[in-house]
Amino acid sequence: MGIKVYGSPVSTCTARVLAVIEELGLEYELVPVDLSTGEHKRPPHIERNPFGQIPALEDGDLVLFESRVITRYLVRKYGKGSDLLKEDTPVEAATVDQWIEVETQHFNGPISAVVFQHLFLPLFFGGTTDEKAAAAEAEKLGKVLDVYEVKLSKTKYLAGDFYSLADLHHLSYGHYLIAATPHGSLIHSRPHVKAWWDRITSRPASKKATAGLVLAI
Ligand SMILES: N[C@@H](CCC(=O)N[C@@H](CSO)C(=O)NCC(=O)O)C(=O)O
Repeated sequence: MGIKVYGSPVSTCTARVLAVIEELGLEYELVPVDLSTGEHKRPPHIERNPFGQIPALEDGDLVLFESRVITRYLVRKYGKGSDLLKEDTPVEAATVDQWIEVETQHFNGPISAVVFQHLFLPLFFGGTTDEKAAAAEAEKLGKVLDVYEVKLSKTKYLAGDFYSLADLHHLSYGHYLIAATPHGSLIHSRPHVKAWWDRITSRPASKKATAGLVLAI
């Protein structure tokens, strides 16, 4: 029994896992979980992820949730020695960990709030975008990307001159920021961030993994 990903191709956190699967060229089955019916909040899915969210991964007897944990597991299990985590060299591994943490702690909050306001709120909750709230989050995201701009003026990727999970974790929300909100200029207006963004999104695995991110209002 091979790898199963429980989620949805339109979901950012599912696409984050699919990007690693595509980078590693793994066989997998995407098992749809229908958020619109609340399937993710009921058994059997709630047993896979007690927080009632997608994605979850099944690999043999292992069941995992949290997309950024799943990505690291897949690299450790199927991508030994790959640059995606650089775990053979503690210093480079620490730099990858540092920028993975930056994405989780500094980037994910504001960008997910902007995407929520402009895409998920109107699309799934019938709400109206609070432009002021979205602009405030966009400003926060801009300050984070100012830090990225300096870093990416020194190295081609966030952890160094190699593509790693630290870069890959940004793909799905960055895609919706550009495709589904008026704030894509946060990425495109910063030259080194834009060059980095073009580099990481031009990878075949990135294209395959984000192809399903088709939500729009
Ligand atoms: N930290 C977790 C977040 C999962 C998540 O928010 N999943 C969303 C879909 S992804 O946009 C989800 O399941 N939303 C429905 C809900 O929260 O009820 C991870 O990285 O896996």
